[in-house]
Amino acid sequence: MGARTGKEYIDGIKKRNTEVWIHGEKVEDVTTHPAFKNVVESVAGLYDLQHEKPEKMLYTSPTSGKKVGLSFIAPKTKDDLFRRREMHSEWAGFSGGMMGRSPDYLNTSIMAFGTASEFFAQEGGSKQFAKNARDYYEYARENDISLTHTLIHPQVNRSTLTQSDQKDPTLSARITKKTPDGIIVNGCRLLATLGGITDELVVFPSTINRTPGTTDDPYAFAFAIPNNTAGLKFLSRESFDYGKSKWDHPLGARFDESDAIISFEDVFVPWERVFVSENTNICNRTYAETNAVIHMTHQVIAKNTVKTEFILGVVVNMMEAIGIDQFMHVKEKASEIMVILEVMRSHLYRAEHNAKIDQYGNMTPDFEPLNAARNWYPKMYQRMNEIIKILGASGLMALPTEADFSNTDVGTLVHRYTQGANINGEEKVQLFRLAWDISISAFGNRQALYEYYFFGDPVRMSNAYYDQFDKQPYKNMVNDFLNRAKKEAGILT
Ligand SMILES: Cc1cc2nc3c(=O)[nH]c(=O)nc-3n(C[C@H](O)[C@H](O)[C@H](O)COP(=O)(O)OP(=O)(O)OC[C@H]3O[C@@H](n4cnc5c(N)ncnc54)[C@H](O)[C@@H]3O)c2cc1C
Repeated sequence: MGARTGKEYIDGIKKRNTEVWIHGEKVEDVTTHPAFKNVVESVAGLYDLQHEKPEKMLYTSPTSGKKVGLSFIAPKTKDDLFRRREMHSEWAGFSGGMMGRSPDYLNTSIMAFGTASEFFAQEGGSKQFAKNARDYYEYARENDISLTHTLIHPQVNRSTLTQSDQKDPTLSARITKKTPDGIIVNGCRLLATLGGITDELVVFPSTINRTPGTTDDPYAFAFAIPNNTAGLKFLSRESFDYGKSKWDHPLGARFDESDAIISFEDVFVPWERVFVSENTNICNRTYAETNAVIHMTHQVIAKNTVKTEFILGVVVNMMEAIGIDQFMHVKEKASEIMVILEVMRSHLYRAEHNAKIDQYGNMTPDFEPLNAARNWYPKMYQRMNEIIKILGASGLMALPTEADFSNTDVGTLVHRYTQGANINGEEKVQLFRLAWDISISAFGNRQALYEYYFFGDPVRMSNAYYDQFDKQPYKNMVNDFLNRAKKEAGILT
């Protein structure tokens, strides 16, 4: 098949007829349901973009010779990495970075698993699992399969990481039976963004390490299944697309990706779709040792660089719109965003230019700058939202709707009363509605939470970052300095 168009993506998910629940009802067709149809159209727009800019978005499949999505590329050169980043940036630009789980994110991980497939053969794994990872990469790439994923266990009692110690040990998704043909899975996993509007679900190992060889092994697995697999339900949160006009809700009415709890009821996963089975040891190491985390972070930092560009554009337009662009504290705040942008670009640049071929033959970005950026950006995102609110002030609430502007009684009034320094009322409200949808609306607040928890709990991430950071050279540097001073003072013998 090769790279799909938007229509092919929509036809694909329509045909799957995944079991999705929202607002207490079973969804008949996600492609027409009010909670999903706009975001489905947006995802379709991404797929169309592949064909509008094929030189930027596609490459030639090494096996079929067909044109396939560039986010699937197994990079062999730095140029491949630059091209992949440009592809990520192009997709991110489509939504101003507001579609956090555009399919390119998971495509990079499927590539990493597939090209590092021997990883899945070791220590309790099998040659079959390694083949499955390779085959799945090929299948996803050649058919441009859209994916959602689920990593974490239900948030019942976090005082223990052990699922078998929970008050209801049958709650978290776990392998309940193995048959000659596959595994049976029962229970629950969180939290699938884009859940219900993709072709397939990838159930990855949780990123939180557990002790191998414990009673938690049944909870430790990785597999991929079609969304319409029998027994699989997507339980979606309330939609933040309120069916309002796209003018009134410029982001929420286009890009609300939805988040779903996943329910497994006797879900059968054939062995050819299993990558890890009852193996905590492999699960703990999968992301790091296949280098999937590096390729995924490359996409995320490229996407978040674009998101920062978009927010900067909103902020400087707002400043000019209400004539505050000459004030010192205002410029100081906008320059904070400029600095965030330049720092993000520098992290990307260093990661790509210091890239090296890894043990699997992939040109792999330098993880140090990407790791620093993924630990830093979740906090910076909150600050950028705060800046929008500080600078926007009442303009973020004095927001008549599209209907008010076209109303014959009050239209001229709202037009006059909402005008800005350099733009008319309608233009100013349109701009400030965008700022509101980034920073204040339910959509905007979900974005903030999303960025904060993107790679997991930032507190535990920062602790892991601290622990793995090579601190010795800096301790040595200071000790050398102190020793020199001691010597000069005649204290050192
Ligand atoms: C909008 C959104 C979209 C998401 N999309 C996806 C997705 O597509 N796929 C997916 O798999 N996941 C997704 N997630 C889940 C995301 O990975 C988790 O939110 C993240 O890993 C944090 O886990 P948690 O939510 O269970 O928080 P918890 O682990 O429950 O943490 C809650 C609080 O308790 C503290 N805490 C808990 N346990 C400990 C501990 N042992 N030590 C110290 N502090 C602790 C944390 O610091 C935090 O402040 C999404 C989350 C959000 C908010």
